[in-house]
Amino acid sequence: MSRVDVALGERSYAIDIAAGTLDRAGDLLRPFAKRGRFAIVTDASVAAAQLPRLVASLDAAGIGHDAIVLPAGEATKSWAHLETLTDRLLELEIERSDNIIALGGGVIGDLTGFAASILKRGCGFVQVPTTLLSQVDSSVGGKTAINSRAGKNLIGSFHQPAYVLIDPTTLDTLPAREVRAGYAEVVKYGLIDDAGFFGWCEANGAALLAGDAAAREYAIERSVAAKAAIVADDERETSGRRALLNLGHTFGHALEAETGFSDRLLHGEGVAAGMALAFAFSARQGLCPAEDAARVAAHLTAAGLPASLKAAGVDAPGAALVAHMMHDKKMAGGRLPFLLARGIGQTFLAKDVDLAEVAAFLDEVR
Ligand SMILES: O=C(O)C(=O)C[C@@H](O)[C@H](O)[C@H](O)COP(=O)(O)O
Ligand SMILES: [Zn+2]
Repeated sequence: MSRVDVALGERSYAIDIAAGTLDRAGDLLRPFAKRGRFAIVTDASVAAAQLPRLVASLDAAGIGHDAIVLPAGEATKSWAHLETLTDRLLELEIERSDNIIALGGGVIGDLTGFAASILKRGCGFVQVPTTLLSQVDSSVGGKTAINSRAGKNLIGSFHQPAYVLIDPTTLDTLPAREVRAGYAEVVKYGLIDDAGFFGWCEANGAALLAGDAAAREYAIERSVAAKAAIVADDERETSGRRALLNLGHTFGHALEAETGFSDRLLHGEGVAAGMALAFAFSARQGLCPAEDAARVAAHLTAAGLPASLKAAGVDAPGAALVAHMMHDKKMAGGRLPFLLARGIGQTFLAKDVDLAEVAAFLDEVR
């Protein structure tokens, strides 16, 4: 088993990664079952595919459990489902010292983490991510949220989990489209500051997507280690370092908003198209070699991910997409900083981007 630590002083926690850990969850999670019982939050798809493994392991360890099963899909990150979830957790008489288990993908992790952060003014939670996206990204770092009419993740908090348990075998039952969407966030780490890892993705991405266990474990470990270092350095996205993890997200969230946060465009698909657009815009501004932008788009396309507005199924005018971007949490003093690139592995936060130019670019590239 490999372990990555997120060093955050008294909020520090460990991330354990190994095939089969879900079947050993009873032992691994025992220190977090303060009163010998867990509330497990999951969705209907994960309840069918993975919950029985967790339940069997908790039973074998003599740890009690109650499961709360929510609908699968991005629409669950809503006020309505937050209310259902918090009501149910209160019925279960969750105490502040308890750790709620989030068993599922980014939607379940973000929603459960947010519920934990406000329940009784803050109780604990542990992440047991079951999708590639949640294993390499959303289970680590403590960003919790629901969506609002105005946009993605606009209501939320920073609330770190007490522990993250990653079992890559949960990907065996994940639809291929979901694995591809998670892979976009893997590629992101290479594009941010690790050109060598992007090269690894070009060489090994196909094997990872085909289910190669060694490739996916390596990608998970490397991604999580990269994210842990950034989060330890800038937990609340104040210095600008953590904002690098938002590469592709300003464009991506606008595409997700345009497609109604629906299955038409998964978060990772929006991020893939967003990263391709960020590189294409950087090239157009003369910041980044055009060959690098082309290489990014080619790899994402080869991985079966959208790398353009058209491939993402979005035909809204540039101005409409920029209007969505105005809700971005990076907005400061009425200006929107953008994650742009000087090349592969050289992402930076640009503070002086002209939104009219972004809109014109979007109308031109499509
Ligand atoms: O952890 C972070 O920081 C990230 O930005 C990771 C993103 O991949 C993730 O989608 C995050 O939830 C987006 O954050 P937001 O602040 O843009 O809502
Ligand atoms: Zn993301």
